Amino acid sequence: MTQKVAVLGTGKIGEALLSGMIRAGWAPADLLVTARRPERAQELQERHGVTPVTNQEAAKTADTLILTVKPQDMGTLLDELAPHVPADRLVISGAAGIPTSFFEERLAQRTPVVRVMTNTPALVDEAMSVISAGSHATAAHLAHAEEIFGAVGKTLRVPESQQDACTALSGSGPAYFFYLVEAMTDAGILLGLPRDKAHDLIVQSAIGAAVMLRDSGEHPVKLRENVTSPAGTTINAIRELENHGVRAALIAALEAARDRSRALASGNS
Ligand SMILES: NC(=O)C1=CN([C@@H]2O[C@H](COP(=O)(O)OP(=O)(O)OC[C@H]3O[C@@H](n4cnc5c(N)ncnc54)[C@H](O)[C@@H]3O)[C@@H](O)[C@H]2O)C=CC1
Ligand SMILES: O=C(O)[C@@H]1CCC=N1
Repeated sequence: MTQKVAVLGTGKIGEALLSGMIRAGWAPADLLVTARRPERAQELQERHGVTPVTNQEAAKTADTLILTVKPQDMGTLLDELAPHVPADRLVISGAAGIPTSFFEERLAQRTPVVRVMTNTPALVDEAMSVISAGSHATAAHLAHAEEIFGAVGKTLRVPESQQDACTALSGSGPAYFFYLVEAMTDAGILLGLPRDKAHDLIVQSAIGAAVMLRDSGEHPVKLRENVTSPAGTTINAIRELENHGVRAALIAALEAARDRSRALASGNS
């Protein structure tokens, strides 16, 4: 029997996942979507050939429900879904902060729940998705979640206690790199380069550095030292980064993101 998967609250992350699943070979006919606005539902149908349904229809028909609404909207969505989700359905949450216990308390007893934190590189099949089991999720449920999120990149299983930290690192992670590229492009302009050229130089350097980090097997310190010539240019830049506390700023920034993820669990809007 065909397994139907429904994405509920198909915004940026929901659509990124959906499009990746289709690229990876899922049949659009087996994919259901829900959206708050009818125009959005129609847009998703036109773009991907998937079937728009109501949240209640998704709850009744799909074998796997992937909830990709904002954390602040999860309570309302669950109020709507809970009476209609049979306890043998797999519920996957893609929301930051919300623990699996939040779902387990609101859904039928023993409903399997899996928590996943992915990231926007799902759009280019380079996501990092971090996966944790709730109390009733089995190895088969985790494997199914890995199959779905594996369609858009890498997956990693972690204990749920590490999810907030992972959200700070990889969930929000792409934003830090975009921010760095933005700032370094500004530096290029200060140094007299046109914006488009500065952008290209920085983006290609970022891609090159990322591939080396992934493929060389070298520690990042070694890779950086290889660029940092004695009495050369790079060490002057590194000294300024240290003077401005960039390392400490990054550590504090990720700690703040982790704390925000934790706060979302207690319903802070
Ligand atoms: N944007 C990102 O980089 C990442 C986001 N996430 C998580 O993914 C989730 C979604 O984030 P985005 O896609 O960025 O947000 P988004 O705002 O683009 O998408 C959420 C969608 O849910 C819809 N929605 C809300 N309540 C609904 C309901 N009751 N029924 C049907 N649709 C409903 C909204 O209309 C919206 O289209 C969040 O929980 C976030 O924590 C996770 C990883 C990365
Ligand atoms: O900023 C956020 O809350 C979401 C979760 C991780 C990335 N974006």
